[in-house]
Amino acid sequence: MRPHASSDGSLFSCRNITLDLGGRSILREISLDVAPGEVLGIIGPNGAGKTSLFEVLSGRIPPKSGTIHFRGQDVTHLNLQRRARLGLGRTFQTPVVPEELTVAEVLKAARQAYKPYLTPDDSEWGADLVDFRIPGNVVAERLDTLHRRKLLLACLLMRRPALLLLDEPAAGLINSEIDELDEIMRVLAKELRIAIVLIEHRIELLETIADRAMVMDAGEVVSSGPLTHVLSDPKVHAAYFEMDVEEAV
Ligand SMILES: Nc1ncnc2c1ncn2[C@@H]1O[C@H](COP(=O)(O)OP(=O)(O)OP(=O)(O)O)[C@@H](O)[C@H]1O
Repeated sequence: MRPHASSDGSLFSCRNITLDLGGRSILREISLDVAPGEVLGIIGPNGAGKTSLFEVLSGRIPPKSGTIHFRGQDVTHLNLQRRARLGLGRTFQTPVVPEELTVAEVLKAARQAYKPYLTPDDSEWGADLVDFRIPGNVVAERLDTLHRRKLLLACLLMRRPALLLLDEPAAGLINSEIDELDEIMRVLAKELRIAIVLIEHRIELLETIADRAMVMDAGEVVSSGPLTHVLSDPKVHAAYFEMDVEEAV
């Protein structure tokens, strides 16, 4: 599936997204854009609303107000499955795999998630992209965190997504594994032109791959732009670094 951008160059955008949960305002007037091949990093303290934003952008939770456009189409009222079919993929903070299935069964289930079914070549293509080399007869519960993440990415990639929403993909990985993941994301964005929106606390990872960053705090966008601009913004220091500097670096 080839990404196609709207006339303003963006592949995916949201405007003025608000969300209330449990009677509380969780997101307020969030807007963002991402172009094909672009990596947008989202940072912010715990509880800022980053994962809630992904819930809305992926179609798991409808916003209270605001609009979402993907590939030139208003998808605000499309559910998760419809957005997935259009080429939106999402990963979660915890890489949950079907523990009792073998690797081959997981890949087959992903191929057959909806019609038309994909071929084994498609799933091999996805697995190759993330360098997933575990034999098909291995039971998924035996996979470590890196390989769980790779397997789930392979399942998304076989559908040739145009946009990936990645929620802390480096969580639970050691440095050498993070470097490997970083390289995978670089290939996905810069060679395959997949747009990536990435929730990530590790500034050094964002420095290597993010084209732009957006900082959230208490449900709002505090700052956005090139990472260097964002990191030197006094509002960002007030909201984030002075509280969480140990976690952030
Ligand atoms: N289903 C829900 N009902 C009520 N409040 C919720 C619900 N889900 C999340 N929240 C609240 O929304 C706020 C934002 O949470 P969210 O998980 O989106 O933040 P986050 O920035 O992703 O945090 P973290 O970095 O810890 O993952 C928090 O105050 C959280 O308690």
